[in-house]
Amino acid sequence: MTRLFNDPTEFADEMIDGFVAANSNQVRRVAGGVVRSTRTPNGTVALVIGGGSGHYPAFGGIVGQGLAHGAAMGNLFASPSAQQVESVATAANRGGGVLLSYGNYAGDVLHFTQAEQKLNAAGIPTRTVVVTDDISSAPIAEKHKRRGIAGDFTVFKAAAAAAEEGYPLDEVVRVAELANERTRSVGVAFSGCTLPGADAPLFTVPQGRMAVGMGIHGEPGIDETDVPTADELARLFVDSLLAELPDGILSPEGQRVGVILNGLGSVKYEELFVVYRSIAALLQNAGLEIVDPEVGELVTSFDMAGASLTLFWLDDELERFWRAPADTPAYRKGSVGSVQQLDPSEVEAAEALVIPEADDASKETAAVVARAIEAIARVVDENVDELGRIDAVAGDGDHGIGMQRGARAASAAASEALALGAGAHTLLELSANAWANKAGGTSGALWGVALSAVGDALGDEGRPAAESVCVGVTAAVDGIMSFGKAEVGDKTMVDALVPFRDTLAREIGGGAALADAWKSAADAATAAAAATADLLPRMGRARPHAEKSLGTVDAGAYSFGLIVQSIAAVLAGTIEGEK
Ligand SMILES: Nc1ncnc2c1ncn2[C@@H]1O[C@H](COP(=O)(O)OP(=O)(O)O)[C@@H](O)[C@H]1O
Ligand SMILES: O=C(COP(=O)(O)O)[C@@H](O)CO
Repeated sequence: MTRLFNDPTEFADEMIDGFVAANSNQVRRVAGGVVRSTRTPNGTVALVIGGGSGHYPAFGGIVGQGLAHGAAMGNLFASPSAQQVESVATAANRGGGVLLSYGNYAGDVLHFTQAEQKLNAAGIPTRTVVVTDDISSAPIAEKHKRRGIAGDFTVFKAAAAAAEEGYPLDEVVRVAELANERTRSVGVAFSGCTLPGADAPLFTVPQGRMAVGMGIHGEPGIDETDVPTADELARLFVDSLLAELPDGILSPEGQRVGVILNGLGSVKYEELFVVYRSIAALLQNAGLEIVDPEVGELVTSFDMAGASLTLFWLDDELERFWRAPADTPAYRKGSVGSVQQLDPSEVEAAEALVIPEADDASKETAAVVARAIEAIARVVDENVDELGRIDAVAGDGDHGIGMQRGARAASAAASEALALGAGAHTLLELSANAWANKAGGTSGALWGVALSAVGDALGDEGRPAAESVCVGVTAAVDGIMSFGKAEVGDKTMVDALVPFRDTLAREIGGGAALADAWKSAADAATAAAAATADLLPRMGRARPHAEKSLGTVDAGAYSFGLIVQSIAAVLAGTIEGEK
């Protein structure tokens, strides 16, 4: 239960403000997250990490000398946006290129990948290593599908120490990939967590039971047992991890391992030490030599009760990096030597908003678009709880709040752009950025792509014909499908998007007026969204919960249906005051 908060929607931002105020000798705030406030030699590779908030000290808490150069910090349990990642990476860059590293979650992958492309296009060489250490989340043959949990820390630590030693980008990437190959974690949970302002936990574990393999956002585990003794839990952890040795290691005998016993939020340090007592003995009995173990909280899940064990199988080089010093708000080790603070005058100023020229016809179109986006924000507000409920059946329950953050931000950006005289293209582009930026998550990235594609088709000059709207919608669907890689039938928003696009194109091709064509297309989307109840998910967070989701519609398809219906009402002029 989170007790102390103001406006729940401001929680993540206010948390970052306080975190920076408390640690200004190590970090400073930039748009999208934090970077070091201490000097890093020019030419050093910058390690930029990130993810949703709610996992402290991941991710901002481990920015500082010897660890990350910057962290993109998203909303609670939602990935940061591509814009946030790009902004943090640009601020962190010291001319040696950037390594982006984060846990393997769909929203993070979409946003960080988009940021990587933009950074490379802007002349900042950027590479990515995604952490996949959770052995319960997929079989070893599909290691690339595994989630990242406390093993984030070993990969970040190794990559950062390599960068600190002056390794070039390719070599830092090699070290991070090797560290990921040699990191394995297993976790358990005893209870769920409750986000600020929520009146019920995001997920639960039955009283007296333990979910084995449950993820850090409540992703389902592989087994459920009675809560064991501390020694029994230690045995389960060690047996699970020793059953899967990394490639090239034939037996634990004589191997050296870094060890993390990680608390997930509300398990006490004292309990962890009792468990660690047995873990240490079991690992030593198996012939392993433990190097610099960590017992404490490195990747948490708000107030979730649970723990995980991570083994980091060392070679000489990885051991050097694992042992290297670090000085960050949440993690200190050894001595990093003398550190110089950055002069505040070196901190770059934010860029002012520049609105390109637009003609009157496009400004009038922009006004209609702004009304449509306002209607989107309204319909999402009205359905926020229902969207969360649907998403919680098989996803992580945050679709309502994510869509609300995105749609509200897009609507505010649209009003501001309109007041500054923006045309339709510029207004949609600014709204798209605001949506993706504030919402984070998978759907935030996809809605950002969609609005931006429609904006490109409308332009900043002239009144667009119905055909241009159709071109924009087609580009939006293509953009979402090529970005998210989902096909019809995967049980995602694509199942509603495709019939929407096809109906719109058919009706407009047949000479229908835009408002009528849009309404027919919206009806097709609503029907298709309802039909997703019969499908099994093959993408996103819902994939591992496939069978649970039968009988429930896909959250993203359902919200798409609501949204296009609300726009149909605007186009038909049926919204109050528009007749
Ligand atoms: N690869 C994808 N392509 C298209 N839509 C997707 C994809 N993955 C997930 N979605 C959509 O996103 C919705 C979930 O959005 P949201 O809850 O905001 O994101 P997250 O799962 O990252 O928290 C799903 O219901 C689905 O419609
Ligand atoms: O939940 C997180 C990101 O995943 P989404 O796919 O955006 O929901 C985050 O907490 C981990 O970075």
